[in-house]
Amino acid sequence: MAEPLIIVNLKAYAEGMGEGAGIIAAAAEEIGEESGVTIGVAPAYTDLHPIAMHYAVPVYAQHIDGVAPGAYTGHVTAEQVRAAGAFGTLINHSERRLTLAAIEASCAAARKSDLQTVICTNNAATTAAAAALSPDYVAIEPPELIGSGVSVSKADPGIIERSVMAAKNVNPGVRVLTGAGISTGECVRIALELGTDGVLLASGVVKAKDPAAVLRDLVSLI
Ligand SMILES: O=C(CO)COP(=O)(O)O
Repeated sequence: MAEPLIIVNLKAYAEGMGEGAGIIAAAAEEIGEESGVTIGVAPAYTDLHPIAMHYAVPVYAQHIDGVAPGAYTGHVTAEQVRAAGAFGTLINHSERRLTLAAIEASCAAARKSDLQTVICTNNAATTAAAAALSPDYVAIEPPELIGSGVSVSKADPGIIERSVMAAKNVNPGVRVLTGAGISTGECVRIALELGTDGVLLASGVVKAKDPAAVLRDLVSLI
């Protein structure tokens, strides 16, 4: 198995912007170094550059549009986030859904700019479709558990197993993350035991009083 990856999605949470993004990135850097686990962060666009400049963590955009540089007002291109210091990008997050054609275009644009690609999916069937696009990762997140505090590892381990199988059947080179309600080391351990390569989470870290303590717990059973 590849080294496990943890990505903390800061979404548009007030606690995860500006100074808050810095606090979480600093914790990700510290716990990442301490544990040897790669911990990335996906801040708002407005925080990409400062976070990438100041912290030794992989930084992900939360979305990119699959368009080349040009007359696209209000769009965000792979080139822009790469120039801002992003290492990778989420694509098709449940809160930023795209059509299949747009997912493919974003994925191709990301690849052209050397961005690591993480396509988010909502079930095993969409995981199979996403895997066919050969991203670096697919991330299965059942929408009903996102932000619920109820962990996918415990509430719906079957969807993780089915998604791992679906991804491997379609494209064995694609790694699989899972997310939704992940908040403890036990959730992470179960996710890894079910065949994933890591987790994607948000509220468990972003809304915590002590994000470093949560991250330390998350890596504690790996
Ligand atoms: O959407 C998610 C990560 O991208 C999951 O969110 P929560 O960890 O808050 O459930």
